[in-house]
Amino acid sequence: MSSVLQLSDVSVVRNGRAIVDSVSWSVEPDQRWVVLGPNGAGKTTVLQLASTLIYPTTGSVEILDSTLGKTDVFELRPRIGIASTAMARRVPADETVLNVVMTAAYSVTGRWNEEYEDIDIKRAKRVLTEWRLDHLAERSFGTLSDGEQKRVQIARAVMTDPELLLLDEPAASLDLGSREELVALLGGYAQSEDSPAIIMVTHHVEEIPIGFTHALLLKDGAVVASGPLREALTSESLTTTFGLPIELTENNGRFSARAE
Ligand SMILES: Nc1ncnc2c1ncn2[C@@H]1O[C@H](COP(=O)(O)OP(=O)(O)OP(=O)(O)O)[C@@H](O)[C@H]1O
Repeated sequence: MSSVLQLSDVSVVRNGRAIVDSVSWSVEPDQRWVVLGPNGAGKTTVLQLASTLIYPTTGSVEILDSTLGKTDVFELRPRIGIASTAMARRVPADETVLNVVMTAAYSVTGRWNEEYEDIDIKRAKRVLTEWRLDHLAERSFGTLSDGEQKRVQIARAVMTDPELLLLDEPAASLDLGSREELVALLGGYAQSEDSPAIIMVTHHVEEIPIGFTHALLLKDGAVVASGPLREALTSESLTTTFGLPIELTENNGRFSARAE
């Protein structure tokens, strides 16, 4: 297959301002990308393009060999997994964890009258085990901790075996233990041969799991650096991206950053 995602000279203009500014970027099936940048850099807007929620003002976006604007996005969307707080807000609080994950197979967020097949139930249970949620299968979503809810969002996103997985700040608001648990799970998933192309937006280099291969750094809607992780993610590129002197260090495959 060719690229999973290809942005060619893409701009998104709102109120006369390019919030994504002439971005060219491609994501291949075996790549796991982290997207970093300060508040307002355009990260969420890029994810919205990748999830077919918005269209570019100029330039072209190809997702899984289809060009946005020339394809039926409703056929494309089931092939893309999305984990975000926006998605979580649509889940009824009293829905069980098992149903939150299983209903992904039917692209709905609340269980109604769908007839579930044994194969869906089996897969949902397997996904729950993979994301350490099996003991919570019958708990209602609204009673879970933030860390547990984040794992449910990801479990739901991978339930349909997507070809592209989009993670919007999956570790935001987690305490240190929950963050580390999630980063470890994401690292295991990213390194597995069966995992799809992944794009993860984050604010913190500490949240980059082992197994991630590439980085895209954005500032004011434009690309500061893009490419293999250790080439694109450097003290210099972070300094330019965040506009203050930053020192990046790496320890056993994990990163940390601090102002110099
Ligand atoms: N519909 C819109 N109309 C006008 N401006 C918008 C619109 N959507 C986003 N913006 C602006 O575009 C810029 C980029 O927004 P975006 O949400 O993509 O940034 P971000 O990098 O995800 O930021 P954060 O890290 O704070 O989530 C911001 O300045 C935002 O206010």
